[in-house]
Amino acid sequence: MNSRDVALVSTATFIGALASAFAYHLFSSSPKKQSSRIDSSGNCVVSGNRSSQDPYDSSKRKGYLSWDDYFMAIAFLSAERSKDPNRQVGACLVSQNGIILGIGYNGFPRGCSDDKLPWAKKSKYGDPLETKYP
Ligand SMILES: O=c1ccn([C@H]2C[C@H](O)[C@@H](COP(=O)(O)O)O2)c(=O)[nH]1
Repeated sequence: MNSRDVALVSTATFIGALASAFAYHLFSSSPKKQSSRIDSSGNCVVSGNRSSQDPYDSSKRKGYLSWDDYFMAIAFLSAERSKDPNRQVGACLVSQNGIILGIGYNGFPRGCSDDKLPWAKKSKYGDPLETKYP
C-alpha cells in the first residue's frame, strides 16, 4: 500500500466515521423519545420528541437541522450504501428552491448485480479485469 492508498483509505475512513457519527446523532441520541416506521407508501418516517420543551410553550423548536445540513446528512447517509471498500460517495441533488431532485451513491444501477465485480484497486498479476477499473 503506497502513501496515496493510505491517504485514500484514511479519508474514506474519516468520512465514513463522520457520516456514522452524524447519522447516530440524528437518529439515535434519544432512542426512547424517537420512533421510526415504514408508512403505507413504503417511506421511512422518523418521528419523536427529542427535546423536552415545556408542553405549554407554543414556540417552535429551536436548534433544528438547517436545510443545508439536512441535504448533506442525506448525502453522507447515502454514501453508507456503497459497496466500494475504498471509497464511498453519496450525493443529494437539490433544486434552487430546495426540492430534492435525486439521491445516489456509487453503486450499480438497479437490477445489476455487484456480486461478481472484483472490488480490488490493483491486480496481483497485472490483469485489469481483476480490478474494479474497466
Ligand atoms: O466523483 C466520483 C468519484 C468517484 N466515485 C466512485 C467510483 C468508485 O467506486 C470510487 C473510486 O474508487 P477509487 O478507489 O478512489 O479509484 O468512487 C464516484 O462515484 N464519483
